[in-house]
Amino acid sequence: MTTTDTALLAEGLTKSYRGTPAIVELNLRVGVGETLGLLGANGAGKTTAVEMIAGLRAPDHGRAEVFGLDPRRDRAQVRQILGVQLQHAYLHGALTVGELIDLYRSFYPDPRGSAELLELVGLADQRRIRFEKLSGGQQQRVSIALALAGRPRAVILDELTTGLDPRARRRMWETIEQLRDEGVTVLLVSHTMEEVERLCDRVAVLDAGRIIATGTPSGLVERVGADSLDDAFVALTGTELEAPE
Ligand SMILES: Nc1ncnc2c1ncn2[C@@H]1O[C@H](COP(=O)(O)OP(=O)(O)OP(=O)(O)O)[C@@H](O)[C@H]1O
Repeated sequence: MTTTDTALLAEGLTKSYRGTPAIVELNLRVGVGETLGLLGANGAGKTTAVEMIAGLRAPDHGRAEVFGLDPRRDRAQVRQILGVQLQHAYLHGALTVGELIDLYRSFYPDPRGSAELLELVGLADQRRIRFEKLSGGQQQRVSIALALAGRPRAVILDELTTGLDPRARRRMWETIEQLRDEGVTVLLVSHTMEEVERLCDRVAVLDAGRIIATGTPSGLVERVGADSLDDAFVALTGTELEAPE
């Protein structure tokens, strides 16, 4: 049952690609204001899961909710309250960073300011550069700024800091901490234990399309008698996470 303190909900979400299951009976709840980390090895199904919760991919079975709304049926309303940054953003390469940001700001009644968004992702100096001329990490930072343009109540961030240099990564963590302080709900797909331990209230571990454990980062470590979240992940899944680029 949905309650008013639930921001994002997955109930029995199931998806196969050409008969091969990618996500099986996914049940997940992210509370309002909570930051939840979704951890899993390559191919575990993280992107498929968050795309279904965001309404960008139709499940075979099950349902998703975003603040009580159906992300596919109530798409227009959900767009106003949910920001999504996906691993592979397809953006118009000929537009400059500033133009892209202003285009996205125009979709919302009360957007964040352009200067604030550029500052949040550390791209103030790149405002006049065309998107296609940016480095991969800078392009990723643009997609994060776009996800935040409409002051969303919740954000889904898929591998927020993969490919970012250490300074950009730290800055991004500070941005997430600022969002948390503002009460924004965050669903964070991550490969980085340090990131999850620093930012997340709770973690869900996905393995071969199924959630195999949920809990606080320290609770998971304790439960499996591990020394670190890294070790807990290996103990739970039998797989090591790849180090971020
Ligand atoms: N569009 C698609 N068509 C066919 N198979 C797909 C498609 N998208 C994903 N898959 C398969 O579904 C499984 C889960 O993929 P998904 O991208 O959701 O995993 P992930 O945990 O996000 O992986 P990664 O960490 O590598 O990004 C994988 O086996 C993948 O090959």
